[in-house]
Amino acid sequence: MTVDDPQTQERIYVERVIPRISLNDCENRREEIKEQLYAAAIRSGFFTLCEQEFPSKKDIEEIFELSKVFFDYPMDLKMKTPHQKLLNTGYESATQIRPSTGTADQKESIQLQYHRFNENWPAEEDVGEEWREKTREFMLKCQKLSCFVMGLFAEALGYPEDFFSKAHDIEQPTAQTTLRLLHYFDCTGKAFEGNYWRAGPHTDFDSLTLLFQRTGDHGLEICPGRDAHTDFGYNDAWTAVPSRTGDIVINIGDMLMSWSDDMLKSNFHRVRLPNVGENQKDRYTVAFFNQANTDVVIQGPQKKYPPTTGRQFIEDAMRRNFERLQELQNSE
Ligand SMILES: O=C(O)CCC(=O)C(=O)O
Ligand SMILES: [Fe+2]
Repeated sequence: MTVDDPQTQERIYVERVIPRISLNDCENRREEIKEQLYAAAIRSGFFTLCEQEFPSKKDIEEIFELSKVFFDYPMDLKMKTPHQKLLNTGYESATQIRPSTGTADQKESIQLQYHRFNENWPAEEDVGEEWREKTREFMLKCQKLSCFVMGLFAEALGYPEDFFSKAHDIEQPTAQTTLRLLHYFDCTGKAFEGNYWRAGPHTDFDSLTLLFQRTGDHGLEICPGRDAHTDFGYNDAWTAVPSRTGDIVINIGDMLMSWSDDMLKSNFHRVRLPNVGENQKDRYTVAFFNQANTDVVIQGPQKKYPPTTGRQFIEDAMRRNFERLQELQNSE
């Protein structure tokens, strides 16, 4: 496996165009937007949306405020909603180890699922009703936008418009979609020794990720060039993704890559640690991971891969990750 290790390798960067697609007047411009989305998805799998009606720039600014409120709480309060691997929800701090690095991401995060509002969300007595309601409302807006985008992908692949949105129903008990608030720690003045990252190189397991960044919170980098969703190798020339509050970075995940017979590309991305002299302050991002419901059958129109289910797909992806990590640890 290629590891872009700063200790052993030079980091290689190339300029790539990351399409910025306007959603202004989106209902009347469906066909034009569909073409732009599809072209971006089959080439690099990464693009930016702007001028969308929902979630609005104001909604996005608000979710960043809510995120900061949560991460500012003491650790014992945050740990009242601990990360639960099987549910894929809850809070963790510096525990996510990527098979590409073998080190923990320098961040804390909380994952929330719409239908687990009364199960694994921060409690009202701890964070207040407004925090809970507003984060939940934000999920609905992300869901609405995701359905619009996935509807266009469905049509482009020859499916009915509601094909993917029906398969990603966040209100069902079988839902797997999550909203993840992320906080990368302030590392002012720190020079890291070793292969540390804010987020090590990885692909997302899901169908479609919506990523919200704040202007100036740089560090996200992408590396397209993957042929099959099962492929762990990647070429090593990376490209920085600009950060702009209000824009939405979209990337295709492994699930949609498989579901499209590898037509739509899920690609490697990472968040690098800033060096001394750069902006080393906290970085906040928010990600909405669309994952098919557990009972949905996943198979592309050309049947390139055997049918699987939403549950099985995620379990297989997690198992492959775990095996890679063990391989890496055994080889050390
Ligand atoms: O925070 C970012 O910029 C990227 C986060 C990410 O890739 C992830 O959580 O999967
Ligand atoms: Fe990611």
